[in-house]
Amino acid sequence: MSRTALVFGISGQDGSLLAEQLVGEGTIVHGTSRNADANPFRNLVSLGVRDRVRLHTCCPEDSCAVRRLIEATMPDEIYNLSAQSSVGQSFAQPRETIDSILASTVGILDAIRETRAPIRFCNAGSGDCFGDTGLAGADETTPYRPRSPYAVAKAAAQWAVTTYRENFGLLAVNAILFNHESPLRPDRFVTQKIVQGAARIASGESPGPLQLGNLDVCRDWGWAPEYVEALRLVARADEPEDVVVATGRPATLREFAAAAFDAFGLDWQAHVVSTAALMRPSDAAVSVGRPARARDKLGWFARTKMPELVHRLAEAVRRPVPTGP
Ligand SMILES: C[C@H]1O[C@H](OP(=O)(O)OP(=O)(O)OC[C@H]2O[C@@H](n3cnc4c(=O)[nH]c(N)nc43)[C@H](O)[C@@H]2O)[C@@H](O)[C@@H](O)C1=O
Repeated sequence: MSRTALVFGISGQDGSLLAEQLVGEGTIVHGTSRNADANPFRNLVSLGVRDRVRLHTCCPEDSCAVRRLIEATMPDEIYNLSAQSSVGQSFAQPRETIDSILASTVGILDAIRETRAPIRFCNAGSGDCFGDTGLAGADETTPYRPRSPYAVAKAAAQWAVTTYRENFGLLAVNAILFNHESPLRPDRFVTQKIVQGAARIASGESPGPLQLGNLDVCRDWGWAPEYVEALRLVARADEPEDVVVATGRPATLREFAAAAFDAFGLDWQAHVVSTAALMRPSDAAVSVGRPARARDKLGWFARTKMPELVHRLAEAVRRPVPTGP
């Protein structure tokens, strides 16, 4: 019999890539959005799976509505990719960010608890919960030290998942995802802002310069389709436990910008300026993961690292290419 999955937040980068992979393996996919009738589901359309998933309107913080949807769809596994995902935006909307991320996660957890069904639940956590990891990196034993409203929300939501697992026996886990990129990212995230900015300057469409914030930050950037593979593995693992998903390789924003502009034949130093207006009130200097558990327990590791990641993003801007793993 086919497996059935229910994906909360199916319209974003990760939800759409996950839908593509689930459909590809023969899973029946149900997905939600807060207003499915008004949502164009552009990512699902661009991946060619819009007509192969069943879409529902559902606000995940409404656990009664979630419970009704679970009873109607009878999923084997549920993924939570809903709510606001921009750290930068969380400084402008702290309360909305904290409320929506925590309430949606708890809404789903509580609905699963009430149904008492042995449904696997994988929550998309964030490496941002660790704050500044230093170059040694963070793993599943590292304490959470959130430094943004987004990170506070993610840390709280991740603790909620752990609490429901430990106290109510739910098969609930966190995949603690570090930065993961693809052409489906909007340009409010820095990788797409840089790659698209470099392309526009190279084509003459923009005179430049490209304005960025802090160029000294160090991040652990991976290829999103591979992280979505990890979500499926984390959800289905024999032992339900939280798993850090990362490349384990730090790179500075300066290095990313240099590689991206180089991909368009440009010297980044001639086209990028750093402006205080784009710096965040607080920003982890280094955010890098230690993904040993993912490798040892799940056999997962990030195959695409810098500069291959930059190359793929630049190619996709030049001519759209499939985003598969
Ligand atoms: C793990 C975590 O990963 C992502 O969050 P993020 O790391 O904040 O991603 P970002 O691409 O917005 O920023 C990366 C870094 O780049 C710096 N930066 C400089 N100049 C600009 C700039 O102009 N724009 C932006 N957006 N960032 C800039 C910025 O200050 C930050 O240090 C999300 O997936 C999130 O959902 C998540 O969970």
